[in-house]
Amino acid sequence: MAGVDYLADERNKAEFDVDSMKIVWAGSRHTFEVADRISKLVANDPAFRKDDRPMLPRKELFKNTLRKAAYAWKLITELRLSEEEASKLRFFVDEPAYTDLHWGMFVPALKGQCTDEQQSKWLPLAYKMQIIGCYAQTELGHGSNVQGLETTATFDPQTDEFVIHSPTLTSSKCYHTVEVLCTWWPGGLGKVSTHAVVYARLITDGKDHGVHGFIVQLRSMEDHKPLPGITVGDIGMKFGNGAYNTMDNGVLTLDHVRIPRDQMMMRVSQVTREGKYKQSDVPRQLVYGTMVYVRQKIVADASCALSKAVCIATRYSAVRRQFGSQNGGPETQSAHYRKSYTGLIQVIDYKTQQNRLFPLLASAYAFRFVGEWLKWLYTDVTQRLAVNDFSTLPEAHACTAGLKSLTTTATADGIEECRKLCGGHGYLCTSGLPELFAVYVPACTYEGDNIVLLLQVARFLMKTVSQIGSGKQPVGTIAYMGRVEHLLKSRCSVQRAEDWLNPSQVLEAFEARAARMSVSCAQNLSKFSNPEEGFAELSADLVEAAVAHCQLIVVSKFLDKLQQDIPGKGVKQLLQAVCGIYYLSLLHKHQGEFLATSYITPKQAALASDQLRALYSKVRPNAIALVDSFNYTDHFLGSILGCYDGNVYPKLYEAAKKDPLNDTVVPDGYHEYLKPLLKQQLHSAKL
Ligand SMILES: CCCCC/C=C\C/C=C\C/C=C\C/C=C\C/C=C\CCCCC(=O)SCCNC(=O)CCNC(=O)[C@H](O)C(C)(C)COP(=O)(O)OP(=O)(O)OC[C@H]1O[C@@H](n2cnc3c(N)ncnc32)[C@H](O)[C@@H]1OP(=O)(O)O
Ligand SMILES: Cc1cc2nc3c(=O)[nH]c(=O)nc-3n(C[C@H](O)[C@H](O)[C@H](O)COP(=O)(O)OP(=O)(O)OC[C@H]3O[C@@H](n4cnc5c(N)ncnc54)[C@H](O)[C@@H]3O)c2cc1C
Repeated sequence: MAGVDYLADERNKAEFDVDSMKIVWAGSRHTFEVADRISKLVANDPAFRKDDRPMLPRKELFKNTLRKAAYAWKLITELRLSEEEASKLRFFVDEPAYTDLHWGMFVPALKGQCTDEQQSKWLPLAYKMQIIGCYAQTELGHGSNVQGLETTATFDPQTDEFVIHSPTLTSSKCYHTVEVLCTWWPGGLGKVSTHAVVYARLITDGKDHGVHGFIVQLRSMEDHKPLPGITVGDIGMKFGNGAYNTMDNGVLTLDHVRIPRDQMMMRVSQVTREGKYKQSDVPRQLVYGTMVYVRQKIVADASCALSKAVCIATRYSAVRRQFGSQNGGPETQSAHYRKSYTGLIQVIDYKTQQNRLFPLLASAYAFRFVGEWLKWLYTDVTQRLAVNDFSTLPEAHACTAGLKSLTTTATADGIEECRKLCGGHGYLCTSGLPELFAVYVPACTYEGDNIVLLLQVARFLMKTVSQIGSGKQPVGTIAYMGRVEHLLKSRCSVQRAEDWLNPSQVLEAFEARAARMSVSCAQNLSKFSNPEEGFAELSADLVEAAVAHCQLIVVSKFLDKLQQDIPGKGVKQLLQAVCGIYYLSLLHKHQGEFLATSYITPKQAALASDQLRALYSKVRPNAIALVDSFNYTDHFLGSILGCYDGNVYPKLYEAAKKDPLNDTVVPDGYHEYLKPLLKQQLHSAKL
């Protein structure tokens, strides 16, 4: 029946004020209002329809994305949307497009790595989208190892130009050859970008100065054809239907392409008219600054992707009933459920379902808050860099790299778990979960492979441990290393399950585990005469130490959030329970590490599990309200299983009827392939 809210009973159970929680989730009342308005604008505009995506052939899919991006830009200009509103529009349109790379990487690269003069030339063009750019760093043979890139930019003092060249090129006209060492992967490059920030080894006077960024025009502004010396195209279909195939990830070869000298991005270092290489007094690492920016954005996005999957799985788990009986009769599986419920059991009431789902719900909130904090850290480091204070750059790099790795791994795994939590129906495209997984999972690889990034964190940790006792006091997220002597000796004081609700106790447990794992790695490293050899040999342990450090950051930022004034009936109490689920489920999952480092005893680990179960019971009646607090429209969720009213089954049935295979009762191909087969069997049966 239209208009019935099948989840109304669930919503009535909520013990907190959902409207207040919506504001906590959004970050502020203002942000909530903007997001609410823009999400409705997108949801109510048929131009942004997306349910057909998994069915569309690639060319149609891509053209459709071009149409949506052009239409979005028209709205942005006609409605005079602010940057914040435009960014929300991109978010709620929910379709990867070349615009992500233009705004998310090309523009930030221009801002971070160009001189003021260069910015004043390029930024106005990019802001008006009179040029469209991408970030062309990765090559066919080199992604993680940025220092290993092989494209060259050789200065020609005769003409005051750089000659950009993809080496070991055996053919510049086709991709079939084996030894083409081209640029490979950049989004927006394949079919759209007019310009690219290309990373190449700078060569002046025969000397290699390492990797630098250059602005290269790729296509004619008249007819969009590649300029002379440039071969460019799409790299082909990627994982999943729809999903990331809306993006034109590209391949590029540059055959002695000439660009003017002032198209080297010269904030970090310069080449003079005479061909002299000069380094500014800013650190070379700023060449990597765009990656720091995007990693911070990716952390903020992780909570969105995970919360979407969790919202679908939570609503569906409340709708779906399995076992029990219509009247609570004898088929009911266990006495516990028979006592508690009449009728069929909602799968959300199974403790196993809660044990898989609620830690993901808690992670979505945890990632939201750590993402907010990381944005603050990034803003802070940017302000410092502007006045040549580079002191916090290593920490910003470690935090963005580590949290990007931690949150994207957990989110990709979490989306897949949500699919399984929805049983068979989770496997249908109309559940929204297959496409969400396919579109999200490359986040574990792009912007830095997650293991490679954790190894960067481990280097930072080992450096910090080696400096203990040198008088240099660790600060920020690594400040706990300053108390390492205490953390190595201390023992957990938990005696009752409720003691695990004490924030200072929890913080010390995560600090002690992280510190002990880092110190143990450092001790093992010191046994090697060659530190790099030791680092390679111990890299699996180092990655685990890095994860422990990153989890500590997330836990501590969630606990910090709870120290703030959080208005709204019951909101803070619920967030305390959610936070408890986050850290206790981590403690349970990694209890081997907490036990092996001897900070906790097996008895204390068991008490943590008792407390965790108690928190599941606290959160259960609030589960639907907690996911309603994300304030997602049905359009944004793109899932029949997660629809707001919970009216799942009729919608599944209607959607199945609309599948193109059901356009005819007898399928195409019957006459060619089925009828002869069936006839032949009939014939032989008669024999
Ligand atoms: C429709 C509406 C339209 C309107 C739209 C409006 C708005 C939209 C707005 C925005 C869009 C928002 C978001 C978009 C978000 C996402 C975009 C979408 C998808 C993303 C696509 C992904 C793109 C890419 O993948 S780009 C390629 C990324 N590549 C990598 O990440 C490579 C990984 N490798 C590395 O990072 C490095 O090479 C390394 C492994 C870290 C280096 O290792 P190593 O060789 O050991 O180190 P090196 O010698 O190079 O350096 C040593 C030294 O430097 C320090 N270091 C390293 N990296 C950094 C860094 N990034 N920052 C600071 N310091 C760094 C390192 O620690 C060492 O320091 P020390 O010597 O030890 O002190
Ligand atoms: C969807 C998508 C979009 C992308 N968009 C862009 C873009 O816009 N611009 C751009 O320039 N690039 C882009 N990329 C490329 C991306 O940044 C790289 O793929 C990424 O940095 C990983 O590098 P790689 O492919 O070389 O992986 P590899 O480094 O080859 O990784 C292969 C395996 O080796 C392991 N490994 C590698 N090095 C080490 C090490 N030192 N120690 C231990 N293990 C190691 C990794 O963990 C991984 O398991 C994109 C990639 C994807 C998938």
